[in-house]
Amino acid sequence: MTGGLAEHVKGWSPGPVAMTEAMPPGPAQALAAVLDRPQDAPAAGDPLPPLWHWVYFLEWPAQSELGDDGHPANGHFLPPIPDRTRMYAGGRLTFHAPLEVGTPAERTSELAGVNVKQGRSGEMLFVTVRHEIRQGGELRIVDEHDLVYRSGAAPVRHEPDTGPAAETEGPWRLVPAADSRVLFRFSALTANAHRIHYDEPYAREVEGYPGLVVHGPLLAILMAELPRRNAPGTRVGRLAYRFRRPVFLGENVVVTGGPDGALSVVGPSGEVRAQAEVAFA
Ligand SMILES: CC(C)(COP(=O)(O)OP(=O)(O)OC[C@H]1O[C@@H](n2cnc3c(N)ncnc32)[C@H](O)[C@@H]1OP(=O)(O)O)[C@@H](O)C(=O)NCCC(=O)NCCSC(=O)C[C@](C)(O)C(=O)O
Repeated sequence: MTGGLAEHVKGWSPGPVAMTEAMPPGPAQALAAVLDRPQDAPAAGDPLPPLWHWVYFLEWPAQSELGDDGHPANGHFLPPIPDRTRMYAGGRLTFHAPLEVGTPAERTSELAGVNVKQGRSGEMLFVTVRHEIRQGGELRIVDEHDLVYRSGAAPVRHEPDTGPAAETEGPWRLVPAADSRVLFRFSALTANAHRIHYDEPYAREVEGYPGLVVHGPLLAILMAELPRRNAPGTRVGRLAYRFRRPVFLGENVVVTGGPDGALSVVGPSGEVRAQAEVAFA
């Protein structure tokens, strides 16, 4: 590692942590409602759709533990860098078998990588956290998250694209309604107090965005909705995703893809904002 950020994380090596979760149907049913598919809500005993475990294993730190951005000031896997701002960059999952709703699960989490890189907006710190989720002692999901952190630096100035939703060629197409009500309900459902998703003056004035930012996990879940809705009977074995440019509230994005497993979120001008590769089991 090189540069200033490397100095701040020298010797930073948080140990693994474990968490248990009862996996009640409620959070999955609430996510089905937020996706406007209440008819898809799984019941106890049903398999949980890919990525829906992101509404489980939630942490609710005391209010006094939150930093200015809404994340815990000293969270276990949050790097100790000054004026920390965070974006979700991407991740990879292997689904050995679906989780079952209503059966207790255990998650172990560990730091899997810390790398300083140079991006268009200057120095960035990539932190990868690896989660393994088990039910009945059996490994079901390996889930790696890449988070990117900056220190104080203003991000690239993004301009929202206010055009209509793009035409797309892929056979699968979903035009999500990512309005402020969806952002609010998704933040609540994932216990995510990150202010870029609901506090517009903060998003503009402190983090330099032109508006509220759509959650990365929501974009990934929407991409995973395409095979779930259009290819019933298939099972996702692996899924890798990257968030390339933020999606801002009010932008008309389209989620598109096809049976080859190439999925994306495209903006009004057709540029890729997020993409995913799915391999079916
Ligand atoms: C990620 C950003 C900052 C990179 O920034 P950039 O565009 O300046 O980077 P770049 O110039 O494209 O690439 C620089 C280096 O970074 C690497 N790189 C670049 N991207 C990735 C990636 N995804 N995963 C791994 N590596 C990546 C890339 O390969 C390259 O490495 P190299 O020098 O070794 O070749 C930029 O692409 C961006 O802003 N993307 C959109 C992020 C976004 O909108 N995320 C969702 C909203 S944030 C959120 O939901 C948060 C939440 C839920 O509240 C929460 O706190 O957990």
